[in-house]
Parts: sequence; structure tokens; C-alpha cells
Amino acid sequence: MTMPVWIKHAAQLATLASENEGPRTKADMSDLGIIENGSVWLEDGVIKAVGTTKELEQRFSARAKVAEMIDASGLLVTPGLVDPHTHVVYGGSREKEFEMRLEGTSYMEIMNAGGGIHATNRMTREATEEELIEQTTRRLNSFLSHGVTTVEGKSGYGMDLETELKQLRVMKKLQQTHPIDLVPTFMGAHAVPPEYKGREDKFVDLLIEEMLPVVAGEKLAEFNDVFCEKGVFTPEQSKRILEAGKHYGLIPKIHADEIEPYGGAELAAEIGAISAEHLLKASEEGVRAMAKSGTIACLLPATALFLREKAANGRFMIDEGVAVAISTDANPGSSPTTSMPLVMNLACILMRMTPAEALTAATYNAACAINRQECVGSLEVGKQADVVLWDVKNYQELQYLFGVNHMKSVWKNGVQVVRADG
Ligand SMILES: N=CN[C@@H](CCC(=O)O)C(=O)O
Ligand SMILES: [Zn+2]
Repeated sequence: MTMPVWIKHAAQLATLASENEGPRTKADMSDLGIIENGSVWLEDGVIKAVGTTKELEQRFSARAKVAEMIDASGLLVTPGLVDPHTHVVYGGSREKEFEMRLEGTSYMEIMNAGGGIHATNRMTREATEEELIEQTTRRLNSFLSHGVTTVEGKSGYGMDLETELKQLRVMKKLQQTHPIDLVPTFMGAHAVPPEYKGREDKFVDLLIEEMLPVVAGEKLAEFNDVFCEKGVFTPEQSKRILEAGKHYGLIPKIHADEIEPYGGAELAAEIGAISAEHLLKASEEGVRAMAKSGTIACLLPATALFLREKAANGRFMIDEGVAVAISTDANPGSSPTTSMPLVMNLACILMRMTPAEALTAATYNAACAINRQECVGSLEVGKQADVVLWDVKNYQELQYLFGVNHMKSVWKNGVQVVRADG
């Protein structure tokens, strides 16, 4: 049994607690449930109490001696950040392509010439499970040191059953050994592998008839994702794959309208996807359809920045009533970062989201995008004791002092797992 932990005197405790259930929209995205001079009591891996320091002093005076006291004076305290969209398990890296893009070759040109996702596909096929575990562990450690305690991860650098299963099994193993909670998504439909060039529908058949049943049968994934993009999977193929996934109990997600407008937002709304990703080129009608269907927009401003593209119109989406989540998209090609704090900063700078909206998008709404809102994403009694202390005095400063990691310490299931030096 570990000692209870009492984090007290926080300059601001952003609880993200709310009476309303479900993903936050419009003005609710700005309600952070702030408590000044706040306290949170962690015990047995969960949150036992949240309130002002005065309230907790009254309630726990008899037990104060048995708790480890953490003085959070002058600090901001938030829930552990949630990253709802990553491709964290992959072999190799693609820094040469970064140079090529800066010299003028486009992301899709590189991919169509056999690089991009195909290059990582080859390197991931070649990597052993042990190598993937070692590389992914390093990335997860970096996430943790940026205050991220829950990470969604996709397969999709295999595109054959063996490698897709290898990626998903790596996630399953890391879920048991790494402090971060990993939430697995099957994304066999990330690209059409070269051996199926010209026979794309045959690859869709393979995904539906051979891969999905095994992935679902072994319970290796909760979500099913598709790269619905011109030159990758059409809306019709995407719909087939996602409907088939639903049949196996996998919840649909869609990489939609990233490079070109392609009806991805509309499709996400039509099939009831839990979230649609990217949306840089989503149509206004598509955004409105998502607001109606309750599909969460998972926006990836670091990807837009890294690809030197205009970011998605997060401001418009929130104003239209779409619940917005944000994510790193951590992957070797279009966004190699593991910094959710940077992503929050970019949400403000590039998408005109407010500092409060950015924090909601990186915590509670991000948890909703991966169906984890019952256990993470806010500081509420009974939830996992995933808490971050930030070396800033309020949530505005967290977004304003941009590009810096303000993490002071990270608590996962009530245990301190990272602490900044000094
Ligand atoms: N756009 C498709 N998939 C990833 C990129 C993967 C890669 O380039 O390796 C994304 O979400 O950005
Ligand atoms: Zn992605």
C-alpha cells in the first residue's frame, strides 16, 4: 500500500470538472472548474477528494500525518494530459524526407514515390518486436515528461497481418509495463501497400475479411481508423472498412480532409465516427454535420506546422458547436513531436483557440475522443490519480510562455513518475 498524497496550495487547480456529461462544446470548453489555493488528495491510485486547501484541511486533519505532502504553492495543477491520436509504434525515422520537403517535394509526392508511410512500413516490417518496444518506450518516456499520461496509438505501419499484429502486441505489452495508459487503434487502412498497387479493392477485401476478424478476435484494438484521402482510400472504401469494423465492435475514426477536401468530415458524421482527425480542408457543411452528429474534431496543429500548411479552422469548429480535441499526431513523417504542451500552444496561435479551450481539448475532450472520459481527463473523485504540476501560476501562462516544457512533476495512478530537475 502506498502512502496517500496530498497536493495542496495550488495557485490554480484546473479540475475540468463539470455537471454536464459528454464532450464539451462552445462555452463549456472554457469552463475549467478552477479552484484557487486548491488541493487534491490521491489514495489507492485514485482521486479521493478535490477542493480548496481549507476544505481538505478540515476533512483530512486526522489523517494529514499519514500523507505525503506536496506543496504546490505558485503552481498550476491539471489532470494528466491525454493524447488521442498517435502513430507511436514505428521503426526507423525519416529526417531525410524532412529535408526533401523543405527543398520543395510535397508530402504526397514523397509517399507516391514509395517513401513516406511506405518507407516507415518497410522499416517497421523489418524491426523486431524487441526493437519496437525499445524505440516506443523512449517516445512514451518523452510523452510522460511532457505531462501526458494517456496515449492512443495506431497500427498501420504494417499493412500485412503479421506486422499489424506485431505493432498492436507491442502496445499491449507496453500497456502492462509502461506507466502511460495506451489505447490501441487498428489502422491497417493507412495506405495501400505496394504489392496491392492497382488492386486497391482487393486490399480492402483483405482488411475486411482477414485482418479485422483476427484483430477483433484477439481484442487487440478498440478503434478502427482509415486514411480517407485522394490517392489513398476513397470515401466508399473507407465506409466499407469502417462499417465492417463496427460489425466487430471497433469504434470508427477517420483521417479526414487532411490534404484535399474529400468529404471525410461528412462521412465521419454519416457513419457516427467517434472522431474525425486532421480536417485542415474540411468543408463548412462537413463541420456542421459533425456538430449535429456529435463527432469530435481531433485537430493536429503540429502536423500543419510541420507540413507548412494552414492549420484546421478550430475557431470556426468550436463556434459551430463541434467538440474539439487536440493531439500531437506523433509519427515519423508529418509530426515527430511528443509535446502536447507545444500542441496546446499551437492550438492557440494557429487555430485561435483560447488558452482555456486548448486545455479542455488536451484533457477532457481528448479523453472523450478515445472513450476514456469515465476514468481520465479531469480531476474528479473516483477517477485515476493522474495529475500534473506545472511551473506556471495559471493556465493562461501555460499557453503564453510557448514552446517551453513547464512540467514540474507527473503523478500516474497516485505515484510520482517524473520530476523536473531542480
Ligand atoms: N496522414 C496520415 N497518417 C499520419 C502520417 C503518417 C506518416 O507520414 O508516417 C498522420 O496522421 O499525419
Ligand atoms: Zn494520424
